[in-house]
Amino acid sequence: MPAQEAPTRRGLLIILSSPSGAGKTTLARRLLAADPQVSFSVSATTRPPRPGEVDGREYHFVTRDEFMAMVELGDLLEHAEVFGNLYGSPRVPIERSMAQGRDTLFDIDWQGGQQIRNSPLGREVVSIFILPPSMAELERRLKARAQDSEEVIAGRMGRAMDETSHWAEYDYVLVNRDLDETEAKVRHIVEVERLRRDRQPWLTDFVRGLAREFQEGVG
Ligand SMILES: Nc1nc2c(ncn2[C@@H]2O[C@H](COP(=O)(O)OP(=O)(O)O)[C@@H](O)[C@H]2O)c(=O)[nH]1
Ligand SMILES: Nc1ncnc2c1ncn2[C@@H]1O[C@H](COP(=O)(O)OP(=O)(O)O)[C@@H](O)[C@H]1O
Repeated sequence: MPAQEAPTRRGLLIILSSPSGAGKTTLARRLLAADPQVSFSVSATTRPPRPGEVDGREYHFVTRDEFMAMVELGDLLEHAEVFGNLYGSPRVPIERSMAQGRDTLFDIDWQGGQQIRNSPLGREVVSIFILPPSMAELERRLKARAQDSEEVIAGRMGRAMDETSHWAEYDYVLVNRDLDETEAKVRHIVEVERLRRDRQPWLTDFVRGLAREFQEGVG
């Protein structure tokens, strides 16, 4: 799209939340791989990187002081403390992406979801909550991921019902049994939400054009 052209639609802010281990990171990766119109909002966090995580790709890994400076400068669209670490969504890449009519995907908790929903950008939010098929399966997935200590896993299980208690604040709720099925559902949601009338501002001119054509005697 040439830079001078207005975007053809409003970009979505797609929020994925779930108790830790239910599969939102996996689903986010799949959506990003499948859909070039979606960019990932890389959060800033004070949590240490896990094996395989790359600074600037999964997260911007920052110190507490750096994080607090971002908060004070208003650089974060939302921020929250989760499992004793600070997490927040940098504002500039989100605004840039929206200005281009691109969608932004957030892997954030319910507190972040609430803040964005209640912000001036709330109209563009599409929120999806991912539930595990059972608590036993949630624990199995956390262990299978094999990236956290027993203690960290116990902490995440302890917080699972806290996060889950916010399920009804979301537009869509999916039980992540089969990964392929859940991914397909996430993609359908995104496709359909793009078609909402208020997300396609170009339609007004388009219909005016149809009316002109009609008045000029076609049909
Ligand atoms: N509010 C908020 N939550 C975030 C942000 N980034 C990540 N989170 C949430 O913080 C929680 C912990 O994330 P993480 O440490 O990566 O572990 P995970 O639960 O296995 O994905 C998850 O619920 C994430 O969705 C953010 O920028 N803002
Ligand atoms: N539907 C599923 N069936 C089986 N395993 C899954 C499913 N979805 C995700 N997983 C696995 O569960 C673990 C936790 O998933 P992850 O995406 O890291 O969760 P979250 O980001 O919600 O903490 C990963 O090892 C992932 O491969």
